[in-house]
Amino acid sequence: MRTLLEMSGVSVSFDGFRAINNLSFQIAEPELRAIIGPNGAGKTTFMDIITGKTRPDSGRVLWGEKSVSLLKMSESQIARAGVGRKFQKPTVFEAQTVRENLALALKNRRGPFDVLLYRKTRRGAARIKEIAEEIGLAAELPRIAGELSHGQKQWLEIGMLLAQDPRLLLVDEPAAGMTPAEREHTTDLLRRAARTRAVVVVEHDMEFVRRLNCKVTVLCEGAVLAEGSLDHVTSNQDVIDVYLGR
Ligand SMILES: Nc1ncnc2c1ncn2[C@@H]1O[C@H](COP(=O)(O)OP(=O)(O)OP(=O)(O)O)[C@@H](O)[C@H]1O
Repeated sequence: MRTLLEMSGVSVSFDGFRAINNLSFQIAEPELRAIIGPNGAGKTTFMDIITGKTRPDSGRVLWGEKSVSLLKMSESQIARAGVGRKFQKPTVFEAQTVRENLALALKNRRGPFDVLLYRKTRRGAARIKEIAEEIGLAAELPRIAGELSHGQKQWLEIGMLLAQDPRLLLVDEPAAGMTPAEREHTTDLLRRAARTRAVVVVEHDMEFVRRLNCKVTVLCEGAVLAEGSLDHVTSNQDVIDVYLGR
């Protein structure tokens, strides 16, 4: 495992309020990491910094084996370098079928690519089937995406991101609004996806985080409060105090 992303000494203020405070963070490739923390801890801002949406006031964000600075890159350059982001609300093309959604995602794949190659060749069809199997939607390929359940739409969107072959996948609260069975499927899916890439999951649901069975980073007031296994961080007195609001 080698480091894929390294953030050090990153700070950002909004109108004088320090949302991220001298934050340092590293993730390897492959790795699955959960990020937890109370409301306003800076989780969204942390992801915004990685994707280039928010520019920090100070600090470094280095990427890949050549340690290039993400801070010098635009949002689209960062996406092309291999950072994919799944927002909370699914944004699939509702009027298109599951297959068409995945084909569109392959079409927008990062890197030099012939669109028609993927749509029309056996290789393209095989890749769509492979992703559909990975996300558990192989039987739903001909269905209109708008008819899928909330959980299935979330998986489809994850599949669309996987089609773009990200090296780092950022996932924001995937368990929200899901049934227990859907949550279980989602943990399996994320764990599988993290076998070959870095996956960061921001999640409030502790049972979900427990099932991810990975290293956990606790953010609080824009900095890392604790890091380690879920049992390790939840037995940390500072973490207990923060969660109980003391
Ligand atoms: N664009 C902005 N302008 C002003 N303040 C902001 C902005 N973005 C975030 N903040 C503030 O920075 C702090 C961190 O916000 P952030 O959304 O990153 O936290 P979070 O951990 O994602 O919270 P939640 O769990 O509630 O989503 C909050 O106090 C928030 O109000």
